[in-house]
Amino acid sequence: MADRFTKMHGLGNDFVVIDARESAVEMTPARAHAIADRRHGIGCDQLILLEPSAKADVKMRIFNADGGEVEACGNATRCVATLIGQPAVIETLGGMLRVTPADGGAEVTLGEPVFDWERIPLAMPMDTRDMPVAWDELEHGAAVNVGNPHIIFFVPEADAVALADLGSRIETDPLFPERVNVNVASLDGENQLQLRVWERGVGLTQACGTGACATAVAAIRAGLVASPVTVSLPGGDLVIRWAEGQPIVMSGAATRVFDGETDWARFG
Ligand SMILES: N[C@@H](CCC[C@H](N)C(=O)O)C(=O)O
Repeated sequence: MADRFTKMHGLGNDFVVIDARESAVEMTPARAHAIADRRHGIGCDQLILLEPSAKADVKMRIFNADGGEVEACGNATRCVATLIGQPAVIETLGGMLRVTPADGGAEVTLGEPVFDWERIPLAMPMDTRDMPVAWDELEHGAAVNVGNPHIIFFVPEADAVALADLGSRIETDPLFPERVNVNVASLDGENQLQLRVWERGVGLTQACGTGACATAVAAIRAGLVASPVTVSLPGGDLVIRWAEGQPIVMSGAATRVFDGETDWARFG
């Protein structure tokens, strides 16, 4: 019998979604990496595996293109919300997410952001609002965990940053024992941010939902913007709402591209 999958994207951040709720699919880091390969596999930034959950409507497992299993993916959560088609709770390694499908996309309520250095996690104590760090022109980052770890740099022009080089250096810096997603953002009008993201385990992507959430939170904490914040990524816009002590709410588009069939055994 053919194995089925759905190709989806959220603002160009693309996914192979496998619905394994009825019939289990064995996923290993090596297999996820092979499926994500853009030349020899199907190709995606993240592989998403839906499984039954004892605590929520569905469990969503997330594998980066390098095969590593991670805690959170904002854009994929909106995609899964549209597949479910009704308000639901999704279990992830990063926590329980409440989703509501909306016109052409979905609204996702993530947990409250975490700022403690141990829970980012960082390798040493540090003020996560204004970190005394520097990698070339990227200085004074802010760190936020929104289910997964992010560092954010506010720069005059996000487009001018050599993010392919700096992102890979920062992602693997020993300061981040679990590696990190790297965000560079600039102010782009009132309550508007331009954002580019180097994703842990992937590289440069068209959009990162959790990156937009972490960046909006860091910008609100720094007094640069007020909620709601529009975050413009290369693939499109997200709207993020957050207030101190509250969960983060993200709204944006989600697109089903095509349904496909294959044989998972081809991928190891
Ligand atoms: N594309 C995602 C984030 C996916 C996981 C991330 N690369 C990590 O390793 O934490 C999003 O939309 O949030």
